[in-house]
Amino acid sequence: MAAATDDFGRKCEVKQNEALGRFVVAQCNLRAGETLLLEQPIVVVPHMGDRRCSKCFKLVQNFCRKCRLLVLCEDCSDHNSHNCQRLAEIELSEEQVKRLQEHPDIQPALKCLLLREHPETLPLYEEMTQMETHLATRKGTDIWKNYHEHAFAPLEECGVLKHLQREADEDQVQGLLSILDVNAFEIRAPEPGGSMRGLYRRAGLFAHSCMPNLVTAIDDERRIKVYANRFIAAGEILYNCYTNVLLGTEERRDILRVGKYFDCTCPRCQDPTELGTHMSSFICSHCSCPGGYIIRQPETGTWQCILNPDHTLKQEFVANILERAREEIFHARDDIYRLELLLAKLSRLLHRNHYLMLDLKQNIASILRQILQNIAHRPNKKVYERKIRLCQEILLVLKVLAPGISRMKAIALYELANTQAELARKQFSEQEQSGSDLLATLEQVEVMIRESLRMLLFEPLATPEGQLSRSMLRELKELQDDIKNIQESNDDVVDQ
Ligand SMILES: C[S@@+](CC[C@H](N)C(=O)[O-])C[C@H]1O[C@@H](n2cnc3c(N)ncnc32)[C@H](O)[C@@H]1O
Repeated sequence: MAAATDDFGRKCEVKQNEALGRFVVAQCNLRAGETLLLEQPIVVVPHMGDRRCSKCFKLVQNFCRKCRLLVLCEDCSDHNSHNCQRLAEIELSEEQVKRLQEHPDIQPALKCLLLREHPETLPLYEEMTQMETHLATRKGTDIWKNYHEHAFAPLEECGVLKHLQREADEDQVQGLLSILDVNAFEIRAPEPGGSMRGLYRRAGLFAHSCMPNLVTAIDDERRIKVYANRFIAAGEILYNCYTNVLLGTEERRDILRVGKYFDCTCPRCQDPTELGTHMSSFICSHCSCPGGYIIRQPETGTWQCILNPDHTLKQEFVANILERAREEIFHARDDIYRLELLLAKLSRLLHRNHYLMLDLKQNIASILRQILQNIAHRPNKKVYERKIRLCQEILLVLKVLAPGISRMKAIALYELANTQAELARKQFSEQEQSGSDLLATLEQVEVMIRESLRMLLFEPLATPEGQLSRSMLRELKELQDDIKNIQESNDDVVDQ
């Protein structure tokens, strides 16, 4: 059952209009970091194609001994509370059971159908007002055909739908799956790298903006926390971001159009320079002066140079370059030399902040982190300096795109601070830096770590970021002790 704090009731008001459907506004002024909602999901489902235990969500192959249709691991098999009673009552032949078991894609549909059986659970259909519009948009698309083949058809052919308490036709099964696609949040799975999806009754009401004023975080118990990322005045609309802020406008808008069925009109999407970051801009090969960037005009869709509108690029050329670049990035992953070469090559075509350049920079920075963590590599000064520069470049963009509290920004800042501290210590121990230089750097690092912690401390404790913030608190204490010791020894040198 959905359980939520009543912060939501006191601080938020649900409204409705033509453009957004239902959306949420602030009922009172909200402080940066203020919690608006803590909520458990009403349903958690695996991604299509995954088989996850219905109770503990580990990836497994076993089925419940009772209903034989829901996936259930050995450890959870003694529990009897996973809503399978209805399914167990349906008489199915061995062949039908086998056929259904071969279709891992039916798991999300089954879990949603079972949820509808419970009178005390909110009726999903009535809650999700926009389902009809989304269904009409989906009919006949590849998503519809795919769900028909892999979810609806097997359930229908084996007679499961007819035997449910509330019989379901194709529109209803497709409707439930569309509710999941449009409203669900990605949840980290128990094993590293995996994910599943969860539906939250209230958290799903927030509208989207590519410049959100909210942060959402889901902890190990799958509870969502929603908090303000900046001061929000009473009456402002509350926005979550449904996509990755580090994507270009076309890519974000495509994801929203295809997956969420709307055209985003937020200030960032309206601005072809993406708030001056140029995350989608090309370099104009005709203009020799700095600032000759080719941007996409939102009204016409044409690619024109800012300095000289006669300098243009064809949409086809742009699409080709980007597709080739994406492929090359994919093939170069994990190979730092290839990634650096690619970055140099693309820097002749794309703005340094282009989202693909940022993707490359993030990839390189993460390989450099592994190199620096391994003492056996004995990295030289240049490795530290490269990582510092990359972190600074990524941070510059994040400061514009995510001006308030941001997990991504906090982590980038921490990475930068850590690398600067390590480099300064190394240079000091190799006598390339004086004690006062080391002190000055560590004092700057302390400011950065405090700033990073200021953002990360709002994360729930039972998340990797929450844990990181706790270990950062310890590191900060050690850093402060270090600074004190160096100050004292510097004072001793001055006294002598
Ligand atoms: C997670 S739901 C939000 C709740 C939804 N408005 C409702 O009434 O149930 C996402 C849907 O809300 C609408 N929506 C959210 N943000 C929007 C935006 N910025 N512009 C237009 N529609 C938006 C779209 O229909 C989208 O598919």
